[in-house]
Parts: sequence; C-alpha cells; structure tokens
Amino acid sequence: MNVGIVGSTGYGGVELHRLLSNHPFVGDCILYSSTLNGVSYAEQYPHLTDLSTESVRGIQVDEMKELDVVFLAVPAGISKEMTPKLLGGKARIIDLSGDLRLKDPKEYEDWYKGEAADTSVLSEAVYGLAECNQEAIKEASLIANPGCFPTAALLALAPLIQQKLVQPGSLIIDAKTGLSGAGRKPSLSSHFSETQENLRIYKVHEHQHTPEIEQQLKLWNPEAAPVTFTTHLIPMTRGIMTTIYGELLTDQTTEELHELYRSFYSGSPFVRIRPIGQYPCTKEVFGTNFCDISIKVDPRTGKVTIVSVIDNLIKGAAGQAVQNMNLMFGLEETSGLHYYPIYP
Ligand SMILES: NC(=O)C1=CN([C@@H]2O[C@H](COP(=O)(O)OP(=O)(O)OC[C@H]3O[C@@H](n4cnc5c(N)ncnc54)[C@H](OP(=O)(O)O)[C@@H]3O)[C@@H](O)[C@H]2O)C=CC1
Ligand SMILES: CC(=O)N[C@@H](CCC(=O)OP(=O)(O)O)C(=O)O
Repeated sequence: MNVGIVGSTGYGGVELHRLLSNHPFVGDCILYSSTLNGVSYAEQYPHLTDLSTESVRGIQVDEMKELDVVFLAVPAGISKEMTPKLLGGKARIIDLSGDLRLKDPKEYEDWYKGEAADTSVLSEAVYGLAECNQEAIKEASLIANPGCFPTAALLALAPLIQQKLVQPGSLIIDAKTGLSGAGRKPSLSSHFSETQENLRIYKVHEHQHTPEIEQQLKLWNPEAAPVTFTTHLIPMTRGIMTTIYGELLTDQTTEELHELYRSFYSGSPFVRIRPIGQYPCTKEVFGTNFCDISIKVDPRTGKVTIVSVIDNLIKGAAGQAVQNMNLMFGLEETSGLHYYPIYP
C-alpha cells in the first residue's frame, strides 16, 4: 500500500511516519507539507538522520487521490476544506483532527468556534473508535479518528454505558495530559518555565472533546446525559490518564464489573484490563497503542472509579489511525503496531 501524510512535520505526522515506515504492508510513505517543499525530513527531525531519506513535498491533491490512504494530521479547520477535494479518488482518508467527528454542525460551531464541514462530508465520515465500531470502519472510505481524550474516556466507559449500569448525569471525567497533545508549535502555555513543576487545569467546561464524548455515549445509551469533563496539563511529554467517577444504579461488585470489562474487551488486542487492585500509569503504555484500564467499586458511596491510560500520540492519534487503516484494508488489526512499552 502507498500512503501519504499531510501535516507530516507535526507530532502526529512524525509518529505516523514512524509507525508506517515499520509497517509490513506499507510501501511508499509520502510526506506532505503546506509550507515546505523539497526539504529533507531528517533536517526537520534530526533523530531520523540516516533513517529517513525522504524529502517533504508540497501538497498535491491529484497525486494524493491516487494513493491508497491519505492521513490528515493537520489542525482543526483544515481537513474540512481538504477532504471534499480528496473524496471520490482512489484514496481512503483518515482525518486525525476534530473536523469530522461531530455529526451536528451546530455542535462543531459551538465548541470549535468555526464553520462546520459540509453535511455530506460529515455524513460520510465514520467515527474511528477502533474497538467499538469495527464493522463500519471496515467499509469506510473516510474516517474521523477520535480525539485523544475521547479515546481514553470512551474505552473506559463503553461496557458500563452500554450495559446501562451508571446514573446518567453522574459521570465526572477528570483527565490529565502530557504536553505533546498540544502539537509541535510552541506557545506560552507549553513553555518549559510555565509547565515544569507545575500542574494546570485548562479549558474548564469548554473543552472541544466534551461533545465528542457525549455524542458517542448517547449512541450507546440514548438516556446518557451531559458529562463533567476537565483537563489538566502535566509536565511530561506523552501520556493521558482519565479518572472517571459515576454513580452505580445497582449493587455491582468490583469483581462483577471487572469480569464484565474482561469479557467486553476479550477480542480487543489493544485494551488491557488490569487485575483487580492494580492501577495503570502512563509509562506502562508509553510508545504503544495500548489502552490500559482498571475499575473499582466503592461500596461506601455506591460509586465506581475507572482509570484509563493511553499514549496520546499513539492510541490517541497515529496508532489508532494505523489500526483503522488495518481494519479498512482487511489486515490484522495489530499489523505494524507490535510495540512493547518503553520502560522505565
Ligand atoms: N498531538 C496529539 O496528541 C493529538 C493530536 N490530534 C490532532 O491531530 C492533528 C495534528 O496534531 P499535531 O501533529 O499534534 O499538531 P502539530 O501542530 O504538531 O502539527 C500539525 C501540522 O499541520 C500542518 N499544517 C498547519 N497548517 C496547515 C494548513 N493550513 N494546511 C495544511 N497543513 C497545515 C503543519 O505542517 P506544515 O506546516 O508542514 O504543513 C503542522 O506541522 C490536530 O488536528 C490535532 O488536534 C489528535 C489526537 C492527539
Ligand atoms: C495538551 C493539549 O493542549 N491537548 C489538546 C488535545 C486536543 C487535540 O489534539 O485536538 P483535537 O480536538 O483535534 O483532537 C487539547 O486539550 O486541546
């Protein structure tokens, strides 16, 4: 398969390049940039010296349409313009941005503060939460790859919500992220002096991933209600942890819920349900496509606590995109994604 990466100079793009360069079924991997043409990729990323011999090319839509897959690793606001130009060609498209995830254009306008993609494009886009939407993903020509926080939160919640075991409206999703989630372009809030030895809450009740989480919860259970979702910046490069609290509707024990989760994810090679009493940390999934989950009931309060961790650049972005590509092309779901976590 021949693939292209738009936004190849960004963090999502360089992670896609790493995974696709080591993928057994990928041939050419063409690197596109909106600002550079003919510049060596290893010059942009010196850790690839003698490993990457490619140069970055200017965006060429006609050429991209003839590839097998085009990954759009570009900021929100770009792919909604680019996707209509690519649709109808040979290439299947996987968009890593938030442009095509929300089905209701009004939701996009409210949360992303910009004009939504055309409704015909939105209706063609399949939400690429790989563990939960496989049949649609296999047939899709356009994938809206999930956001990093929704991936961690939704995988942690899927069994509970689908089984209607928690009080709708009681859910609190408390998330922490490393700084690479903000992309390569530096800003004041990602400045070393502003972030090291510091912990900061941000976008309180305004995070653009809130409607994405709620949209999927409602598809699983029409009675699902708005969630409380908060995000915090942690002085580390990669990793997301979500700690989720919800009120149980029945007297479930930890053992029962643990068994439910194990059985729900028994066919999912990238979701690891931890043994009872063991809680995952971000380092234990660093550099991999895993999502590790733990669950515990508090009989005193009748509440359940679920913890999930992912590597934001892999399961939260490039890795899930490659997993979706594998599903779309009938390959083993794990092709090119067999990495052990880098530890310590
Ligand atoms: N970082 C993460 O953990 C995650 C990111 N995402 C999403 O993935 C996408 C990429 O994120 P990330 O790689 O972190 O971001 P970066 O800022 O690191 O990279 C984005 C790249 O997009 C390209 N770009 C910028 N403007 C344009 C434009 N007008 N037209 C075409 N290309 C443009 C730039 O490359 P050039 O100038 O060379 O064209 C840039 O390198 C974003 O939508 C992000 O929200 C999703 C999940 C997790
Ligand atoms: C640390 C940091 O700033 N993370 C970003 C991650 C969001 C993202 O990647 O954007 P999408 O909406 O395209 O998924 C944030 O919280 O907004």
